[in-house]
Amino acid sequence: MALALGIGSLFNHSNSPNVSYTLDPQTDSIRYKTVRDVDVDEELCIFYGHKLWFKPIEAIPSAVDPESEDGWGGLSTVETDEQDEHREDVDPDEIVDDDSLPFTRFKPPPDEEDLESVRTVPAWVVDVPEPRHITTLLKWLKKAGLEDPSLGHLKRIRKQNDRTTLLFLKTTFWPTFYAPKRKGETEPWSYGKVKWARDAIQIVIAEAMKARSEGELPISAFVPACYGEDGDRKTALARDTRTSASHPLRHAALNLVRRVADLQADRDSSSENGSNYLLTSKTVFLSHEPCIMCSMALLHSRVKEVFYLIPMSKTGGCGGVACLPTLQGVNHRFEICVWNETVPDLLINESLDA
Ligand SMILES: C[S@@+](CC[C@H](N)C(=O)[O-])C[C@H]1O[C@@H](n2cnc3c(N)ncnc32)[C@H](O)[C@@H]1O
Repeated sequence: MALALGIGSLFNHSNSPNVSYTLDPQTDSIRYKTVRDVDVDEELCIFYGHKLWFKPIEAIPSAVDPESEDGWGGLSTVETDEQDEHREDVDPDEIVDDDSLPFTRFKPPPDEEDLESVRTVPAWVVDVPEPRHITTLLKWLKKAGLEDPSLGHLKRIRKQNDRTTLLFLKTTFWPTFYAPKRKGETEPWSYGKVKWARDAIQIVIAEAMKARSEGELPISAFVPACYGEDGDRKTALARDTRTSASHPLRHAALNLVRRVADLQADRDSSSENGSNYLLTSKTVFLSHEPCIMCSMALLHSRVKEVFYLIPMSKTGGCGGVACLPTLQGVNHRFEICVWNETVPDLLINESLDA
């Protein structure tokens, strides 16, 4: 832990900072260094993190000078170890408030009949005068067959003053409530999972930049292995190839769907082709909001979530001009997440959204 004194406390916050800092335990100091050229009169700002306690004013112009372009459109100035999910003291399983996520989530509401019906169950609260007897009581509950494993998450032990009580099924007397998971309800995000998503976004940005430098449109799409699963074999990366293929349908998302199909066929040639939907339980990350055609392809592939960086207000099928998973009659409702942080200027090309 370090507290910046003196001039160090004058740095304001910016989402696209021109100064980064590191702790130097050997000299007990904080080292600040500029991460790009700074203009005369340009304010020096650092990145405070995602959880701000004030309403930020964007303090500095963040234009990326193409001459000094670092291949990341300036994104590399946000040092990863300054983000919450990279802090050492952060538990990767800790749930992040939706408000603190670096993206905005949108889950289309499920059809009414999809909602699980709420059921009520009898419940008991028992006073346990000696806390050491809790374990005995829990064992007894199990033995007596009074424990319903499907309601295990409602078991609570509460200590208040000198009293210990044990709740072994839901009751209205306790500060707890039964919230059955409903189909279509959003899942909580942990710091570890946010880091996983950020890593995927960085891959998408790098691929789009690479595509641009090789004469393609700067658009890319990526499927990582699901969070918590490892294995490079489960990932697929694609870019837009309309230019090189002289083909109007070679959009990044379609190329990705094709790529996943090829990988799947290679991986398990013995399995029945088409027995699985291609993107079931997968998250697709894209540099740009997919167009209507691509959104429909992702929907048909049964994608779980779609993340994108750059909204396409005139052509997008995930919130721009239409929102396919909300259309009446579609039988798959994937979640849409729009990444809120700095987008490299070089990926923004208005002609793409025409
Ligand atoms: C470490 S001080 C920064 C220096 C401060 N502006 C000053 O003049 O003393 C942190 C405070 O500055 C303000 N601040 C820093 N960055 C800001 C930003 N981007 N927008 C609005 N206020 C900011 C907030 O009030 C915050 O609590």
